[in-house]
Amino acid sequence: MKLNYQNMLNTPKTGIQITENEMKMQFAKVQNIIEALNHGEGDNQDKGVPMLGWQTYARDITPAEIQKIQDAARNLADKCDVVFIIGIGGSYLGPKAVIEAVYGKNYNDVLKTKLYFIGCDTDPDFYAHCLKIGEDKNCGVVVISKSGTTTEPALAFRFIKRLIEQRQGKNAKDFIIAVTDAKKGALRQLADGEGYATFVIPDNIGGRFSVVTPVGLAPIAIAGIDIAEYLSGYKKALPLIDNPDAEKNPAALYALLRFLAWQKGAAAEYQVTNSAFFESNLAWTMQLEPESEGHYGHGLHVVPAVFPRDLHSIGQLIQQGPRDLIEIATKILTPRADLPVPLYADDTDELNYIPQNKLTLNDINKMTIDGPLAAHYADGVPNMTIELEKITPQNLGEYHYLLMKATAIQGYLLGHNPFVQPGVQFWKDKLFKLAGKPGY
Ligand SMILES: O=P(O)(O)OC[C@H]1O[C@](O)(CO)[C@@H](O)[C@@H]1O
Repeated sequence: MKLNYQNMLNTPKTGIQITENEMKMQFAKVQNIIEALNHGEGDNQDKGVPMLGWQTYARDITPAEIQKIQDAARNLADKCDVVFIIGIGGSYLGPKAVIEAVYGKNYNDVLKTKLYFIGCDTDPDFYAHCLKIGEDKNCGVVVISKSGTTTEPALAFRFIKRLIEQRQGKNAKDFIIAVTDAKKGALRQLADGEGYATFVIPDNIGGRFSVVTPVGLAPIAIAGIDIAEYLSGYKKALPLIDNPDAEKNPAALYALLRFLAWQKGAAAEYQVTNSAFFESNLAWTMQLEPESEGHYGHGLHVVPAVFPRDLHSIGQLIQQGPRDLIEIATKILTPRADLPVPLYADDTDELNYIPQNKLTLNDINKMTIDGPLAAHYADGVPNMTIELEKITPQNLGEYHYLLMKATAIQGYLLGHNPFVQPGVQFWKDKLFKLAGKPGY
């Protein structure tokens, strides 16, 4: 994993301008922030609990706990044709990002036990579709909710629970895994009452930082992905990402450059990639960063984009629209399989220059990041690139820790606690009121 940030500096023309000197002037401050995070200091509490457990979870989880998750996952996958993963926000984006990065968006084409994410919307058509899929099949569910009272996943669980009960009768509980709080909350109460297998979301880890916990681990294990490998990548990143020397720490540089760009008027950040498999990781980032930094008028809008696809829709705006944006690209260097481009004698489409220049499809795919980023920079869009050698569970673990630490650093640079989300509660309350929930 490598961060290349030269294109964030000295942007030509009219774009956001950041100099190396401005960056260096902040290094001491960033160093203090990293030390504070490493030592559990600073404004980091949610309802009285310091929310920094994601920094140590991968290091502290025991082999026995990993095995327990793996065994429960295998057991459920083996006896089910379909497993529904229920969760919303941080309770589904992380596992979806890992599963899609490993198998692609059409993961069900390669998985024996089909996985469906439900509970992050309330569309009756989608529910009907899922219930139809589950009809006459052995279905299981992993229901993920720290609070247990989030409307969308709680609703979904009612429907899926009923579906499972109709087929399995009193054995239904053996097809249900709940991932929730250790002691509190409606789902914990239900799970204990009904005897579901459970895994704990630690008190000191919030939803958007929870991919490293059973929130992420249980579903990705059901998909057959090696969770020990994911955790080993996350752990491997700790010394690099916890390093207080800002200049040597990619998370520090990432956060600092985003912060400086925001200070200088950036309103939006395009999170881009050249990998169709990686797209859901951008969706994960789209919660992680805005939910952490969108306080007191702070923060950047995060716009996900897959290149080259989305260049053919939003490319004009990026190139010549308002100069209030930056781009952060995640470039995958080596695909699982590279393909030579077929040569045709007639060359009607004028593509023979590609194989004649000894370029493969992957060479072109890398250029669909490099070329457009250079063009955007020339027109005033600062950008930086995270290079991932390959998509592997290990590299995904590293990448997630980089982004989470950067998000925490960014919150402290902005001067607020990045681990709370009072604004989310505000609209949730409005919805409760509309629906006539008692007490609202
Ligand atoms: O796990 P819970 O309690 O259902 O919360 C789900 C999600 O809702 C949010 O509060 C808002 O999206 C997220 O922070 C969280 O990840």
